Amino acid sequence: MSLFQVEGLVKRFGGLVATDHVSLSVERGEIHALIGPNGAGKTTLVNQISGLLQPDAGRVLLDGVDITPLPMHRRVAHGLTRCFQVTRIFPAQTVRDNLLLAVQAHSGSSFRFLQPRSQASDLYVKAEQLAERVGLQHSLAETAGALPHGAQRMLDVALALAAAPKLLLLDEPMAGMGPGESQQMVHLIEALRKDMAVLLIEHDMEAVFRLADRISVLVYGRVLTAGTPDEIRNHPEVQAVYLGTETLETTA
Ligand SMILES: Nc1ncnc2c1ncn2[C@@H]1O[C@H](COP(=O)(O)OP(=O)(O)OP(=O)(O)O)[C@@H](O)[C@H]1O
Repeated sequence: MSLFQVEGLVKRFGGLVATDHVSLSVERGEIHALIGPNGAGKTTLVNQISGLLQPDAGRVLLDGVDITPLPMHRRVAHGLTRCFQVTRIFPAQTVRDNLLLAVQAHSGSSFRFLQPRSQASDLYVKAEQLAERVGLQHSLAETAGALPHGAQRMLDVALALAAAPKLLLLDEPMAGMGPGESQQMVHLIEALRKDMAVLLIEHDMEAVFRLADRISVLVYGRVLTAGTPDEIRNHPEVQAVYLGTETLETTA
């Protein structure tokens, strides 16, 4: 059984069918990319997967559990966490405090005045481990809002990792990044594979073709095709869709 399945999802906005009977699956340890030209319906689909939007028909299953009726926070508890295009960090807080808040939120404890010291130090250790995982171990005392854009996106990923997701939804993680920052994000996503599956929505084709095990191509709300990077690169219909809009040329 696949870790994650979308079955026959439909979403209409008036007369427009933004998601038209979409089905896809993500396996354990897989990096699955969702690509498609502007307006193809990627955001609408991801909003239904994360629980921001309710579909008109179809189901979303995680680990065999039908999570379609669940609100976003309950999906997080089931193991599905999303990083947004816009970061959700607390800009006035330090990196450490951002991470502590995230770790604490998922630990079931709270920062009470008389909290046992061992419990509090455990949260600090977890926060520091997360910082190290995304390369921010030397920025723990810095104000999050003062970090460069790329580092803020890394922090956002670390906040998502605090929930220990089974499936991480990354919504354009490279958006607004310079080449160096994109490289760091690619390395980070590659390293996540051993602990979780990733559903990646990204316009940076070089990153997509480098990272993805499989790619689903969305066009006019439908899955045109799904396959390995090589299959997608050589697919005549995919090439036709992208010709004149975005290019599928990659260094891979
Ligand atoms: N709330 C809404 N009400 C009406 N139409 C909508 C709404 N949200 C999206 N749409 C329409 O649904 C279609 C799919 O939009 P969506 O934003 O999901 O595409 P996308 O693939 O994410 O595009 P982009 O890559 O530009 O972000 C578009 O035609 C869009 O205009």
